[in-house]
Amino acid sequence: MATSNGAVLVELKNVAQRYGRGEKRFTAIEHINLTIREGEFVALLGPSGCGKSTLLRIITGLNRPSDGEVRYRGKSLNGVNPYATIVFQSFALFPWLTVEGNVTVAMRARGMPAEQARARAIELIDLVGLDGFEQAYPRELSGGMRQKVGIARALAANPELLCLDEPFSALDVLSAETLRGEVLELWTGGQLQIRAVLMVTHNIEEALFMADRIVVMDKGPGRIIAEVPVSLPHPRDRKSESFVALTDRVYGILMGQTQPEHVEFGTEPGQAGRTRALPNADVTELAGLLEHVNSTPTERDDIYQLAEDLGIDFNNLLALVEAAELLGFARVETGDLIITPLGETFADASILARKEIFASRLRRLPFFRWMLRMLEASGERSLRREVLLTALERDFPPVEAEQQLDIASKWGRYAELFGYDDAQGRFFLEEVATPA
Ligand SMILES: Nc1ncnc2c1ncn2[C@@H]1O[C@H](COP(=O)(O)OP(=O)(O)OP(=O)(O)O)[C@@H](O)[C@H]1O
Repeated sequence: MATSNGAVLVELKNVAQRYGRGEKRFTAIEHINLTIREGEFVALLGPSGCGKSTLLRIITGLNRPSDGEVRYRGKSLNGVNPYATIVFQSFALFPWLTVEGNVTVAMRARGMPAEQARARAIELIDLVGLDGFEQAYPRELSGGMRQKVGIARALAANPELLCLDEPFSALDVLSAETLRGEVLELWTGGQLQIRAVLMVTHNIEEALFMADRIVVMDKGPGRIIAEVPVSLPHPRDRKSESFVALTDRVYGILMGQTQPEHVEFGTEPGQAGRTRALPNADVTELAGLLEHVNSTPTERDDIYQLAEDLGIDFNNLLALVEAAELLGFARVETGDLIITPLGETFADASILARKEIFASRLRRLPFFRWMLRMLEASGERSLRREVLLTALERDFPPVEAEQQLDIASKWGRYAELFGYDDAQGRFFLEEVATPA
């Protein structure tokens, strides 16, 4: 569906948005140049506060930019953009209305006769796969189904441009994955009248899985730092070489790239070369550290001061800092911790998106690659703890090997890369449904 030579729908030229007055005047975004063409699915990726929502509001005409020009199909946009609608992460359904009522309401408000609105609603409800639930109330539906109502309602306005504002981030892992596949099917199947999709997300893999182009933003002030075209055919295979290479590229942009990963990460256990030990960092504490650093007004935070502010032992903080570096969430320079845009993205993300970011970072570490391969290679996709431990003892002294496996177990379970059965002392791979 990627047709980068389709007609231009949206054109932003040198757009800036400033909020407040006088001394409080603040630049949310500036120097934004962006074009969205017919046939494109564009993802907007970047840390919280970089101005993604501001940009959506400008494109849909809810905000008038302080500077620059917004055009839609070549015409200057003045007021609300009648060709665009937004689907929100929070679903924003009316709880007292049925599914049909929720989809019909906007059409009725625009003056469409009741029967016509009803017929169109039934059609759309069917299209998003909620046939049979027309008379159900939002509380009777799962999160994924509620979001489908949100999508059907947005489609009822017959938009050319569908804006999705973190549409999957309030869902659990499996529902999010299923709904991504279904939205893509609708889009690539050409059943929709929409001409282009613009999706805001914190989730790098989601952007790569769905979009034809990823617009990466950074903040301070909000601006576009890169555009990455994604020309892989659908359905995309997250494990394919080209997908992984693109993921690396986007991570590299978000991390402000330090050393090449193969230099930093070391080798897999059992292979020649040094296996880098995993720092003993608790994931919740790591998230807490990143949230704290992200909330401080300065770009750099002194590591000693951080230990004091957070009230944690200095050695514990060092382990957290090392984990943050290993995962690309932060850099250390002359005693200061500097959070990367990826770290900011993680700190701001929903629980689900955090898990996905964490999982995709772990899959890059030789330690986890080795563990996943061992588990996959075993007939039952599971292994006794001792088997892994014995293998690790070739690279680490016994006590350390044990500790390494414990850390890997906690990180891997948080990321839902694998499970661990305490009673049986076995690691196992979970079956995760991947959309076709
Ligand atoms: N109405 C407003 N008045 C003042 N400042 C605002 C207003 N709206 C947004 N901002 C500020 O502008 C910046 C960009 O906000 P925006 O919500 O567009 O970012 P975002 O990338 O969408 O963030 P998130 O991912 O958290 O939704 C932020 O610093 C925010 O605090």
